[in-house]
Amino acid sequence: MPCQTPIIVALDFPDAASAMAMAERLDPARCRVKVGKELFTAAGPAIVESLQQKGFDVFLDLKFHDIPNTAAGAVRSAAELGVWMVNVHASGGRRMMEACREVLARRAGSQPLLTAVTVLTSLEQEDLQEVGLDIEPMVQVQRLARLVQDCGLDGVVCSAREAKALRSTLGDDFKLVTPGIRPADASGDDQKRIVTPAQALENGSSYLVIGRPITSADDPAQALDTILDSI
Ligand SMILES: O=c1ccn([C@@H]2O[C@H](COP(=O)(O)O)[C@@H](O)[C@H]2O)c(=O)[nH]1
Repeated sequence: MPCQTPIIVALDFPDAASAMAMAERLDPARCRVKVGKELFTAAGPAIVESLQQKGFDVFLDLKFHDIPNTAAGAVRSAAELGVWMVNVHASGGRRMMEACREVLARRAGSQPLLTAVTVLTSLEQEDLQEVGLDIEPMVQVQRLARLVQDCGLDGVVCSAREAKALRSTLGDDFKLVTPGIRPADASGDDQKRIVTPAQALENGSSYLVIGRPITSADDPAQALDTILDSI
């Protein structure tokens, strides 16, 4: 059965066995899953195939950021794995994003959603300043999201704090993928621009990326259910 909810569970684990043990406790009709840099570096494409065989839609969150030819090749390889979504960094610029979009358009068969990271949810204004960006996260996210849409991508990764403004300017079809989601009583961990699940959806998020609040819970399926009840 296709996934019926907007939740994407981040499987940030050091090996395939731990990730698959977590996947066993989740239901592909109730969440999608995300494979990021830690798990993919340890377990490779085989982990994507194993999760897909269990019925999960996989978001391959490798945040490609390279010269256009290299990034486009990486996106093509991701598409060949049959992933549901793949992403790049918007700061890779127009030519990189257009090359990634074009490589997917030229491919026969089903295409993954292609999204771009704007400003990581672990960053706040002082962090941007330190890397030479004298700008509020909200303003930088809006600037990059307009560029991403102009390059023909399907959506952005941003904080749900920015979702309301983006939804009103970029329209209903543009995907807003929002990590940094925390239930009201949860630790923020290393996240800075956090939002509760219910508020994120009210702001216009399309998908909520949630890792530790689910995967570190004693009962991950129950933690997911509690979040689903709250939205
Ligand atoms: O801006 C971003 C982009 C990606 N992420 C990823 O989402 C999850 C969040 O996990 P939590 O445990 O819920 O904090 C993680 O895999 C990040 O790599 C992000 O947090 N922010």
